[in-house]
Amino acid sequence: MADIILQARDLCKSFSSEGVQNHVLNNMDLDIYKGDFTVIMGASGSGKSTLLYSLSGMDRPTSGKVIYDGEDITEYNEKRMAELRVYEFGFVFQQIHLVSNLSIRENILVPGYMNKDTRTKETENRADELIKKMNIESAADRLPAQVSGGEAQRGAIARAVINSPGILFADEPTGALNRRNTQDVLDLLTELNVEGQSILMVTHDVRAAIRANRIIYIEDGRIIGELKLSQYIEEDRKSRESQIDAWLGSMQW
Ligand SMILES: Nc1ncnc2c1ncn2[C@@H]1O[C@H](COP(=O)(O)OP(=O)(O)OP(=O)(O)O)[C@@H](O)[C@H]1O
Repeated sequence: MADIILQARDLCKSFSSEGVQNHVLNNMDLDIYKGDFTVIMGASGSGKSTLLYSLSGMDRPTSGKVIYDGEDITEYNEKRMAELRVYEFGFVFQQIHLVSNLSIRENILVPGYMNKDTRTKETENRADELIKKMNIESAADRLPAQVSGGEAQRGAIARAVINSPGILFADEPTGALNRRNTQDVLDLLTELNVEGQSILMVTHDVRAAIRANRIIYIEDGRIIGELKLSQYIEEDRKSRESQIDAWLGSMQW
């Protein structure tokens, strides 16, 4: 059994608006395993992004624990939480957040330069390696506005993994991409996972979910189902799609 890398215990998140409480996450217990490609699925509004943000320290839960590396990160102060997000966690979103007046290469380098544990030369070598792996050599010295959406997202993934994060969190990373770019980004995520990168991804797209070896299904902020899969290989694409479609059907998807 793989090691647990992240745990949620009795996790609750509520939002209040005009005196009305919206209980989005309800007493959730969840273990995420090291090296897994875990996907969270569920209907719109079921709490997928809220769960991802609560687990990754992007937002604070209302109550409950989130344990990473043996520590309850919900007890961290803002400074420690910010450090965790830069050095230990990587993030990729549907909307690509790159600094507009920095080149793709510079965007990738910034969190690497912030990391006091790595030397400048080491960071620059790793950035070059990632630029090659992401196949964005010709885009690397251009500004985000001068590259395609797919190139920008691959740059954002390189930036997210420059500090070799314990977990890469991805919220609908292919949601704004066309079919070709979606495949490229998913291939990269799969490659990173095969190399050992733990990934936790929210998606409603079965083509993205087939890359996972574990899918968690949530409804009204509760886990109601889980599907375990073997490591993704291209030859299994069709059969995995059918398997996940059938499973999602059983979840009333
Ligand atoms: N900052 C916020 N303030 C108030 N309510 C919020 C906030 N963020 C999320 N919610 C509410 O929490 C619920 C779950 O939202 P969330 O974005 O987690 O769902 P989701 O499953 O990711 O949905 P989608 O698939 O549509 O992105 C929704 O009812 C949403 O309106």
